Amino acid sequence: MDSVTVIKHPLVQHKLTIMRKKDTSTAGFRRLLREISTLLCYEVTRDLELTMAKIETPLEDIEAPVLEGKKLVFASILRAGNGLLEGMLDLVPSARVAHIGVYRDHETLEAIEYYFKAPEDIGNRLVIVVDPMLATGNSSIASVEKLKERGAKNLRFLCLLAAPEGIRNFQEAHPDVPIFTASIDSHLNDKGYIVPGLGDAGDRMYGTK
Ligand SMILES: O=P(O)(O)OC[C@H]1O[C@H](OP(=O)(O)OP(=O)(O)O)[C@H](O)[C@@H]1O
Ligand SMILES: O=c1cc[nH]c(=O)[nH]1
Ligand SMILES: [Mg+2]
Repeated sequence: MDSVTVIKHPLVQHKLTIMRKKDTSTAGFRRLLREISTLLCYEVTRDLELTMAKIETPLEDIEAPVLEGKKLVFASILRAGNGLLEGMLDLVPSARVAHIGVYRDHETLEAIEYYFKAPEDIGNRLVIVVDPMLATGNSSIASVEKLKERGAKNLRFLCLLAAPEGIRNFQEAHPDVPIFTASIDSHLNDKGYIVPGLGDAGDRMYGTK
């Protein structure tokens, strides 16, 4: 699993453990997801290029490094992706945003697409696709396909939990897209849920069933 980075920072792992607990409230889950997403964002953007800009400090003029935030697109796979998106935008407020509406059919586990909106020139930008869960991979594979159809060439996928099956499927479909995750869990159960996992991320974020 060459192009998979597991983010082992102790703060990430601690917060993830609390999110996994079945007794963690909806409000607590949402807050932790937002907090953890800032830490994950830090890792997934670690090697971004900086350019030099002229600035005036109170003492002198200098050339100092700046990030070109407008060159970034965060692509959220609805609904649960929005939980990661919020914290990432806290850190990179000038990033552009794409929304991809996809849900899993509970019987077939196929990805059903219902919405797509992305900035026009995504071909010139780094696109970081976010969704807390990589289970079978069907949702993220379909989302990345759609982004590539619209011209995206430089992509990364960021999730909180991944199943080994999903990683294999995703890598087979998109070997050019590196995966970042906080954990590779044990396996998928017969309903396609990640084990031990944390349940249904969207439902836990929004208090639905
Ligand atoms: O890898 P997969 O097997 O496709 O499963 C992962 C998908 O399942 C969840 O979304 P869900 O379908 O529950 O939609 P929601 O975010 O609207 O709740 C999750 O947020 C992923 O998008
Ligand atoms: O375990 C899983 C699998 C897919 N989607 C989720 O939200 N959780
Ligand atoms: Mg869901």
